[in-house]
Parts: sequence; C-alpha cells; structure tokens
Amino acid sequence: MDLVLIEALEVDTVIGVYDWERTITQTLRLDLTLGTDIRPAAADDDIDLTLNYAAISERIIAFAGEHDFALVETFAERLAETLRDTFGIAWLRLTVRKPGAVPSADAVGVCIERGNWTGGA
Ligand SMILES: Nc1nc2c(c(=O)[nH]1)N=C([C@H](O)[C@@H](O)CO)CN2
Repeated sequence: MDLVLIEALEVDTVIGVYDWERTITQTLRLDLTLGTDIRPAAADDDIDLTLNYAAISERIIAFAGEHDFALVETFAERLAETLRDTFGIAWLRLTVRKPGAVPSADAVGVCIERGNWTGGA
C-alpha cells in the first residue's frame, strides 16, 4: 500500500469541554496518512485515479466549520468516518492536535488508525 500525506493542516472549529470554549473558535492542527495504491494514477498521470489531497483538505476544513464537538476524540472519530465514506479510503492514520490547550505543552491531542492495512506490493 502507498501513502498520500496531508501534514499540519490547520482548521478552525468550536471544540472543548469547558463553557468558555463553547463561545469561541479554536485552531486544530491535523496530520493525515492515507493508504491507497498510487500506481494507477501514476501510470495514467490522472488525478481522478488517486486520493486528491486538495479535495480532501477542503472537505476537512468544511467539516470543522460544520461541527462543534466537546472532545478531540469525537472530532477525530467522526472526521475519519466521514473521510473514509466520502473518498473510499481503505486505511488512514489521523492525528488531531490542539495547540495551546495545555500551556506547558506544544500541543495535546489524539492519534487514531481506522480501516484495513492490506500491505502487499
Ligand atoms: N482526552 C482529552 N482530554 C481533554 C480534552 C479532550 O478533548 N480530550 N479537552 C479538554 C479541554 O477542552 C481543554 O482542551 C481545554 O484547555 C481537557 N482534556
């Protein structure tokens, strides 16, 4: 399996468990690793035969604007489900970081993997 990457994508959303967090927008930083087979796209030099990282990034930005979860866990789980359903992604790793949430840390967050890693050539 090959991998398509989206790194340090910043999205604005309402996120947090505290009352004050329900009234503001905060920035999350996302890293995605998307499992696919890039050989058909490379053979034909055709964007329609691969995972379009620009289209996926736009969907993520829209998703963040459409939802207001309390937990980064919920954001990650629901986003992974949406992306896999929308783009037919076999396997993905998604890291969601919340910079500034813990002042003495660069960022806190979660990392999840969903789907089946087929391996192979
Ligand atoms: N495992 C988690 N812990 C915490 C979360 C979270 O989403 N997942 N959220 C908060 C608060 O919203 C915090 O980010 C505010 O600074 C605390 N712990």
